[in-house]
Amino acid sequence: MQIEKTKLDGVFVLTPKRFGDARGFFSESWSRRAMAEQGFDYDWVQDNHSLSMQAGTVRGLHFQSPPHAQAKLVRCGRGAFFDVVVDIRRGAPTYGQWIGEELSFENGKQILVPTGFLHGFATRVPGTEIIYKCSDYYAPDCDGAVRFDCPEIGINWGLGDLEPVLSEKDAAATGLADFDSPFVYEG
Ligand SMILES: Cc1cn([C@H]2C[C@H](O)[C@@H](COP(=O)(O)OP(=O)(O)O[C@H]3O[C@H](C)C(=O)[C@H](O)[C@H]3O)O2)c(=O)[nH]c1=O
Repeated sequence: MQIEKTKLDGVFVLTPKRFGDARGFFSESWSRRAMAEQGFDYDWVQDNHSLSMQAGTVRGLHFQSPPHAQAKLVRCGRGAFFDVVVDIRRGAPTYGQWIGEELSFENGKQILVPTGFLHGFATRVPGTEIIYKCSDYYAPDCDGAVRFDCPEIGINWGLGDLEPVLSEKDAAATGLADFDSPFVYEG
């Protein structure tokens, strides 16, 4: 498995090996042992899978607050999306900073998102599927969101001429200026 650091500490881009043959390919998309050998110790308890029919669908920027904060291991099942992670750990040197990575069925890349970060994505093609593991269960009372186009964060989603397709919840989300993060940077 190839592992790349990002400018946000704790956020990594992982690329599992693909064994290609005349039929196609085989890949271990996740292995607790392989992750532990690389020093990652996450206990995934829930797998999520969503389909976005339209290109330009933006889901995010979401998080769950403690005591049900979620780390995530994100990958693309079909199509392609621009995956974004934002540091919301108060006191972190990279607070409010973001990274983005193109995840696609073709490139097989994954993003490891620790707790303390917002997560969202913008689809690049119709019929895009995202599949991701979570380290805690869905807890609606702990569900939180920051708006995807928050000027304090300044994400370039690469939507081009596409009008973002948003849920009502995401369209109503407020920006980082009105946000009191429940996460504190622990160095
Ligand atoms: C997240 C979640 C949702 N739901 C139900 C609640 C709603 O009735 C329906 C759609 O939920 P929502 O609109 O919050 O789904 P997304 O907009 O894809 O939210 C996700 O999008 C970003 C990218 C994330 O990283 C989060 O995991 C998650 O917030 O599924 C569940 O039953 N369990 C769950 O874990």
